[in-house]
Amino acid sequence: MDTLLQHMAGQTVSCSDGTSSTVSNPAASTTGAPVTGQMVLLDMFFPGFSTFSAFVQKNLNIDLNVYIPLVLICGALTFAWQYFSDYCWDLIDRYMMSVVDVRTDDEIYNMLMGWVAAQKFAQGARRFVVNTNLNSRFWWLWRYDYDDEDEDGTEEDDHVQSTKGGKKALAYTPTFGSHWFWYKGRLLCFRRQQSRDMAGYSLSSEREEISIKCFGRDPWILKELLLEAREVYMKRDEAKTLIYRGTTKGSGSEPTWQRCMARTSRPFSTVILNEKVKKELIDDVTDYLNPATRRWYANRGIPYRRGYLLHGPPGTGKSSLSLALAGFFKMRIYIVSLSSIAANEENLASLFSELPRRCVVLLEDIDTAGLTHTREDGKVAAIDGGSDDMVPGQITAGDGTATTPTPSGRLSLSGLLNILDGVASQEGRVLIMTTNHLKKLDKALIRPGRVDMIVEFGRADKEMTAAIFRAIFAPLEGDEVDTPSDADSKDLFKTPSISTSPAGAAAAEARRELARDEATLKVVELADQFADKIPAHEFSPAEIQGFLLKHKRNAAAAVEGAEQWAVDTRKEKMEKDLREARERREKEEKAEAENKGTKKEEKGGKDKTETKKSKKSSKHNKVTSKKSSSKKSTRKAAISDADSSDDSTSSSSSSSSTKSSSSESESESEPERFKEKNSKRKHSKKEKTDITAPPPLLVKEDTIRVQVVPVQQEVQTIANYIAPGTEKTDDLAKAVVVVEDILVPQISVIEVNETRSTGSEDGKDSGYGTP
Ligand SMILES: Nc1ncnc2c1ncn2[C@@H]1O[C@H](COP(=O)(O)OP(=O)(O)OP(=O)(O)O)[C@@H](O)[C@H]1O
Repeated sequence: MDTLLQHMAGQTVSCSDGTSSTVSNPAASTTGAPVTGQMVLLDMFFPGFSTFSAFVQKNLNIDLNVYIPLVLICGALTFAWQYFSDYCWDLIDRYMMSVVDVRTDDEIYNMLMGWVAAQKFAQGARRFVVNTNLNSRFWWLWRYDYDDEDEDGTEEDDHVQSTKGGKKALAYTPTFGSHWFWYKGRLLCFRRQQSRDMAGYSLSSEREEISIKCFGRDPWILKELLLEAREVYMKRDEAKTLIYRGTTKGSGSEPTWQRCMARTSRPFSTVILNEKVKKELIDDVTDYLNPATRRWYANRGIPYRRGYLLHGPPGTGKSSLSLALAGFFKMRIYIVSLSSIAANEENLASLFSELPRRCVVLLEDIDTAGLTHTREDGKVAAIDGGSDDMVPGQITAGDGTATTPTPSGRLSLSGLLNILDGVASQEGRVLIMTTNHLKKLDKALIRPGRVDMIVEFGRADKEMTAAIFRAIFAPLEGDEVDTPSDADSKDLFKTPSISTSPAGAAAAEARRELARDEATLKVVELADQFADKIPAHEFSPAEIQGFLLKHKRNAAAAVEGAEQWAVDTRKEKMEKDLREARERREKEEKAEAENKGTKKEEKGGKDKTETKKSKKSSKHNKVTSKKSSSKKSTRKAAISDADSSDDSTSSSSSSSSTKSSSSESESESEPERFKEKNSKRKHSKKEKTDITAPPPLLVKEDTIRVQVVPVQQEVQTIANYIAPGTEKTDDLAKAVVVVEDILVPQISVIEVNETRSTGSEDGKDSGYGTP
């Protein structure tokens, strides 16, 4: 090759166009130095080498060609060394080192990375990865917001460069590659690399492989390190309640428990509930969690489970108590809302099988659609051929007798019961179920063994209201207390209240203590005044707390605004209820109209001659009066005809009455209809069985008109419409209405100051109220 190139250089080549040219080396022409074939080859691999070599030779008089073999030998040696060392490392790795691979889709990843970020080698790394969240990229291990603690930077996470003011903290971990560090006198290697296996289906941030190596065939040091990492991780959460939520991400993915938060444990004392009930609950759980109790259960073959049912209106503290309980016993809490779409039998079973042995499981909203029907209802439905009426999620018989198949993908009662105490269900957990409607629950769901204790939560009474007030305004440790004594003391000592001398500090502490006591006394006094202004059993603790939080820095202002707030809130709630009732009624009327349309079509040509609407209407009214033989059904018809929301389970008489009213409503406006009916009722006393007038007024007509509207509303809601304080007039009647049976509404006044039912002028009970 060398000779060939030398031979070619300087030769004349004939071209096709008749001209001739001489082959010469360009480098030679520029520098004038002879160019060897070796050079040409080297030029191919290292462009510009010949020029460089010629330059060196010209200026330094060194012929680089002499060193070329040397360079080649060095290259070969390096290559060989690399190969050899890789081979040796491979051997050492395989036979003389211990390695632990850390799964990135497991919680240990979060633990280890938290530990690594705190190590010197990570903080001093020249190439590193910066994170605001050290946790695994896998969604079920992802913890939003880095929990609720780190923002003030008071935690022990020195490695996390947190900044005050709600900014995200930064954490640094070594980048991809091997990083050597010393741990307990042993040299270890932290290795982080990108995984090629998962390239097709995961995000690049998810494609990680983490391992730690140590020399020696005994991996004890690695295990020790992992245990330490876990301990540090757990310690951070020691004073916290870890909250997990059952979740499925996207369709088709496996349900799993996702850690969603670690909240500072709520002290039990902050949940305002009857002290006796609270104590009973704590004693019961304490006894249950005692290892001796576990053995006791096992020896007797009784399933080791305990269930609690918390019921009451929204915002009365059910979830708060569950969280406080979990925090008190240092257990994790696993929450599933049965009203969520994903809460089907399969998902729930899968979630329950993943539960740890000792934990609190909170099943929220067990009064959810599919579980409100009783097992007996299910049977009746089957016998009546009522399967058509079953709604998605309707129960199947819990005793194993199939009624109608539960639509797939929805939770059935029997399914839930199986999950709660079937063979596969976990033992050792504390089950808490919450509901807003105890009466709707199937007895099978709350029988002893499934529910061992039922705790009722109610709207705030006077004592509770005062307690909420105290809880919010009473100064606690760490709170700043401004009192005149503070100012006095400053004058006295002529120094700021924070003194550096021990005597000064003690005096400042004593002053603070005194100020706190004074403030506490004042708060107790204000709490009583506040409680006097809030009507008992009308507002939930959450509502009261919401109002107080608006004045959290000014207790006196809260007391001052209490009355007005109560009036406004009541009005708001009333309007909301009325709006909802109206919407519901409209919806039902629409559905009924559609239904009617379908029926008409079915009747075909029969009704073609009867086209006039008025005739149809009178016919319906006749039917109504015939069917309305009982007083109760007449009342119901009247109420549902007025402004009430229709009861879907109403009898045929009621529905025909509703039909009549709906046909009327097509042509008349609501107030006109009410007026007309009112006058009808007044002038024809005998038409008692055909009352289609609006509900009666329970108070003097000239003071306030009270319409008892929604039959389906909760008792308390109805009572709110006419509760004392609705309007500040002296002659306002006080009344509480009790709806005893929502199918056949029977309203009776149980507390009346001055009441006159305008529905019955002859002094007899109109059927709506008892004066
Ligand atoms: N009995 C109570 N003691 C202390 N705080 C309460 C109480 N009831 C409600 N609260 C406060 O009201 C808010 C809502 O309470 P919580 O979520 O526990 O109510 P809930 O009964 O579970 O409501 P829902 O039925 O809607 O789930 C919380 O901030 C809580 O602090």
